[in-house]
Parts: sequence; structure tokens; C-alpha cells
Amino acid sequence: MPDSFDVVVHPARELRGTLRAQPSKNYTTRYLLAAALTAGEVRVVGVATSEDAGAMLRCLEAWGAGVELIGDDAVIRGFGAKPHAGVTLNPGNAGAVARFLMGVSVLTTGTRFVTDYPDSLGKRPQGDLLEALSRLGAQVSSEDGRFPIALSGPVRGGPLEVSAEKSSQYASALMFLAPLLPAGLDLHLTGDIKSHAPLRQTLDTLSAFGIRATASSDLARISIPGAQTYQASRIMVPGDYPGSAAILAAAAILPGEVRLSNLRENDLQGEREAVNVLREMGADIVRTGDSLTVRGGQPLRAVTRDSDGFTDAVQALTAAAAFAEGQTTWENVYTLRLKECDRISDTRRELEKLGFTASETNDSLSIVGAASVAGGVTADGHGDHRMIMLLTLIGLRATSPVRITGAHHIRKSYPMFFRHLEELGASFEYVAATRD
Ligand SMILES: O=C(O)C1=C[C@@H](OP(=O)(O)O)[C@@H](O)[C@H](O)C1
Ligand SMILES: C=C(OP(=O)(O)O)C(=O)O
Repeated sequence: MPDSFDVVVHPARELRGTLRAQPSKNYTTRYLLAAALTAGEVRVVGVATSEDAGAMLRCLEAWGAGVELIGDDAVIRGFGAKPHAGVTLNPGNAGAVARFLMGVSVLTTGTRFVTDYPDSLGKRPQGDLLEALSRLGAQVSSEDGRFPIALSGPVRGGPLEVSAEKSSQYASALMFLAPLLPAGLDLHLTGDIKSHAPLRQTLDTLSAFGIRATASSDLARISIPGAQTYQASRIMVPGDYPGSAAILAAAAILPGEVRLSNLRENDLQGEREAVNVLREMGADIVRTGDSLTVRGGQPLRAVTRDSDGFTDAVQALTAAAAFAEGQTTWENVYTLRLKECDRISDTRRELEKLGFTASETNDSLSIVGAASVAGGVTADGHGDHRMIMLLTLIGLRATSPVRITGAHHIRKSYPMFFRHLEELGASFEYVAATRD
């Protein structure tokens, strides 16, 4: 595959075969960071190979961590509470990576953050996290709450409010920082807390690294004592539900049979709910242990769901909704506007371009399903991996091929996406990119 490419998606008659789900994006970023915050050596088993994982590894190395890739594992030699000062970090287009590192950066007496994605990560809001760090006593400079950003500690910790209305990643960032501060953090998450699931994944990660923390059931209060040490020797990354949601949705909208392994049932990833949403739509999905088998091509019906619990699967599920009978609405998804693109307005526009009836409100996205779609158009991937997944799935069910611009951005979270679909029988052409 060329470095940058558009993809031409050919209609598929069926999808058939067995795949192993790729390693989780959200657990890879968390485990790599926590490993670097130990004062020892941690083997993170089966790490993601996505650009976001690469961005985390690059930044941790620049801060002084030892990074050795052995087969599918990363062996990290940590810097404990002492990342190097005076380093410039470039987290690429990785929101969670950027925010987690910003939180931890106040352990240093100066870290700069730049991004080579000024039109994507560069536009995403960081102000709520920067304000919280500033109230904690950190020196902060930014371009109106956006990149480039400079942060400097030291800080002591104590009680701290942080808004969790636009992203859970701000609170997660402070949770990674807290145990290494002399006074820890008593966090009060303010506003209508969004994305509870990733917050629980952060608590889960802290616990796996021996960190004590207590949280109220609604997660509004999270208390993490200071002067603790991160500790672990070996930790295994589970399978990825957000990316797998796209494979499950693809398998549901086409005839055939697809089995996807490495998806544990009791997992904290909110996008696990995609399985239930697809079932509610009428998909035939059977679980056996860590494997899910989809018998595709069943008639699907529309649903209306509060989708804040599984935002990273909304694009994939929109592909299923596109072929379901009736109007599907994803409610309570304002935060989708603050991702790699505006996943409400930009998605609505691409769906309309493809011939669907779609609509939006400030915090919801609706689509009316169709029995068939003509294709034969070029759709804009918006530099967004999850938009590319959605458009690909629609292309597989279209009558004529669909071209997706800038399809290489799939590598942000799911570098093997097209290969995996090819293994199931799909056919793609990779052509010179018409956008960055
Ligand atoms: O903590 C994390 O790893 C993530 C949290 C979520 O973001 P928000 O909390 O900004 O919705 C999610 O969409 C993102 O892909 C990863
Ligand atoms: C929004 C996403 O990631 P991030 O916020 O980490 O950039 C995503 O994976 O869909």
C-alpha cells in the first residue's frame, strides 16, 4: 500500500471467514503510559501497531523511556515520576495520547506540545484540561486553548475541579498524574460527564499498576492519594471493540458468516455495546467465549439509542443503520463534533452525498435506511479513520464502486482494516491520494 492513498471500494457479494480482533487502542495507550511511569521494566504484551500507539511510543521515548519492540510486544523501561524536561512532543493526531501526556507533563519543568495535524488535533479543544492544570499551579501557554501548548510544573496536588463535558480524556489525564504528586488529587468532575467507559478503563489501568484510587459510582468524585508508585512486570492488551464494531457491522449488512475472536465478554470498553445494538437491529450474532459469530444478511430495523456510552462505534453502526428499515437516531453524541472531524455534520453531508436522507441536531445524528445505494461517487474521508470505516462499509453494499479520499488515515486506529476485509472476501483498489 502506498504511504497515502484513496481507496476504491468494490461492492461485495458476501463476507466470510475468521479474524482475530486487533489490540485495543485505548488499552494500548494506557498501558504504555503507565509502563513508562514505573521505575522498572514492563512488558506490554500484544500492543496495537496503529499510528496512535506509535505516537505514544515516540513521545515516551523522547521523555526518556526505554522502548524495545519484541515481536508483538513492547518492553518499556520507565522514567517513574521524572520525564525529561525541555522536550518537544508531537502526538500526531492522537487525542487521548496528547491529553494524557499533557496531564503528566507537569511533572517536568517544561514540555512543549506541537502537532503535525493542525486541521484536526490542532482544532480540538484542550482548554478545560489546561485550566485545571493552571489552577493546580502549572504554568500554561497555548493558542487560545489549542496547539501549540507549553506546560510546566512542579505542582503539589490537592482538590481540583475539571470539566468532563467535552471529553473524558481531561480527567483521565489528571488521574494518570495524581499518584505521582506529593498530595495526590481529589478530583471533582463537573458538568454533564461524558464517556464514562474510558474513565473506568483508566481506573482499571491504575489498579493493574498497583495504584490506589476511589471513585463515586457516578464518577463525579475520584480520589487518588499521592506519593504512590506505578508497578507491573507484564500486562496483556485485550482486543479492540471500536474497530471490531466496524467488522461486525460489515458482517451484519452482507450475506455470509464472519467469526471474530479476541473480544472478551467482561470488558470495560463501552463499544462492547455495539454487539447489543446490532442485535436489537436484528443482526444474528452469537457469542462463544471470546468469539463472536455474525450470520449476515438478516433484515435490519432502525433503533433510537443514547449513544454516549459507545461513541467510537457510532460511525460503524451508522453503516448498519444505512440499510435498516426506518430512521435510526444516535442521541446524546455532541462530543462527536469534537473528534478528528465533526462526526455529526460531516457525516450527515457524506451520507447525503451517497443518496441517504440524514439529519442532525446539536447532539444527535439521524439516518433513514435504504434497501440499496447506487454508489459511483467520491466520498471525503475527512482524515478521520472512523469516517473511512463507515464509508467503506457503505461502499461494500453499494451497486457501483465508491471512492474514499485520504483512506490512509485508517492507520490512526486500524492499520489492518482493509487487509482484514480482504481476508473476508472484499476487494479494494489503492490509488494515488487526492487529499493529505
Ligand atoms: O480515553 C480514551 O482513550 C478515549 C476516550 C474517548 O474520548 P472522549 O472522552 O473525548 O469522548 C474516545 O472517544 C477516544 O477514542 C478514546
Ligand atoms: C476520537 C478518537 O480518538 P482520540 O480522541 O484518541 O483522537 C477515536 O479513536 O475515534
